[in-house]
Amino acid sequence: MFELVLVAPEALVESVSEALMNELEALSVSVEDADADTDEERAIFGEPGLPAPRAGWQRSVLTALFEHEDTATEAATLLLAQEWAHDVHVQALREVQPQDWVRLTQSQFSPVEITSEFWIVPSWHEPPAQARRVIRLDPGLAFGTGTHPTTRMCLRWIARHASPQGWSRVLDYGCGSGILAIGAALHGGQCVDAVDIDPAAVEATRANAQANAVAVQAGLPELASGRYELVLANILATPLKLLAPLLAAHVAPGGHLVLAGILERQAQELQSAYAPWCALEVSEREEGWVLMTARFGEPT
Ligand SMILES: C[S@@+](CC[C@H](N)C(=O)[O-])C[C@H]1O[C@@H](n2cnc3c(N)ncnc32)[C@H](O)[C@@H]1O
Repeated sequence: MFELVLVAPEALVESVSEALMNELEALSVSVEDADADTDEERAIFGEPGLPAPRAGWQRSVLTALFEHEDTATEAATLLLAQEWAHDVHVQALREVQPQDWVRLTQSQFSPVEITSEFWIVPSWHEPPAQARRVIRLDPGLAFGTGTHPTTRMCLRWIARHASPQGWSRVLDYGCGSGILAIGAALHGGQCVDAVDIDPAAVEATRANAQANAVAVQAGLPELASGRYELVLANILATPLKLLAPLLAAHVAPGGHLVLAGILERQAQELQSAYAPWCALEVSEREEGWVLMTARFGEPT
């Protein structure tokens, strides 16, 4: 295999990708930020409720894969001969050494320790000997493999607050892979509901719950109904603020609200947004993220 590496400005990325795939016999094209890890790097991911982000990077590196060297060379020559492509530059044309891609991908995901007894373990690994509770989870389309600090802090909270009587009803709001719902079910959650606006996350949650042999009801947000002893939501600060009345209304008297996806500097804003219902406190910090929790008042 040979790869042709090109640098193109934002406006030409789509046309160059299409020409490579549709007319120049590329087998695949990947696009990365040409300015990644430099002073020129600009974030393009926005949060709901904020202005829409830019559609692409200022300059992109396009890596096109070809079966033969002469097809790659010809593609470069034909592309650079186009008038519209005058801002496109060839960075490299090189042979790609054969790789065991499955093994390479798998090697990037190892078991994740939540507590010494609670682990997230990919299907191709044996659980560590000391693991008493294990979530079996492989990387997929939905967010939540246990490698992100926000997910780990929620899971640690679940493990530390599990009690013999368990939680009668648990809600995982923004479930992604379903990892928090599964973690709660493994720690005594009896009726666990998991909801997400993304249908792919709902599907992933159903499949992951089944693979872990736990009962989780997954669906779109309308599935959430009534009060829960434990409400977990690992989303982002802006949607968490917008969702404050809805999430607070789902917490039963005496129940717990556990929120993540919040940066340290956003903690105060979240406290204010939830002040009408509860006193949110930072209960853990990791890599600039905070876990915020509150216990709702008991009925009088
Ligand atoms: C950061 S992921 C968290 C996944 C998982 N719960 C975890 O802790 O790893 C956030 C999830 O929330 C979902 N989400 C975002 N906004 C939402 C909303 N308004 N209502 C429900 N789900 C939402 C996203 O689709 C995504 O799957």
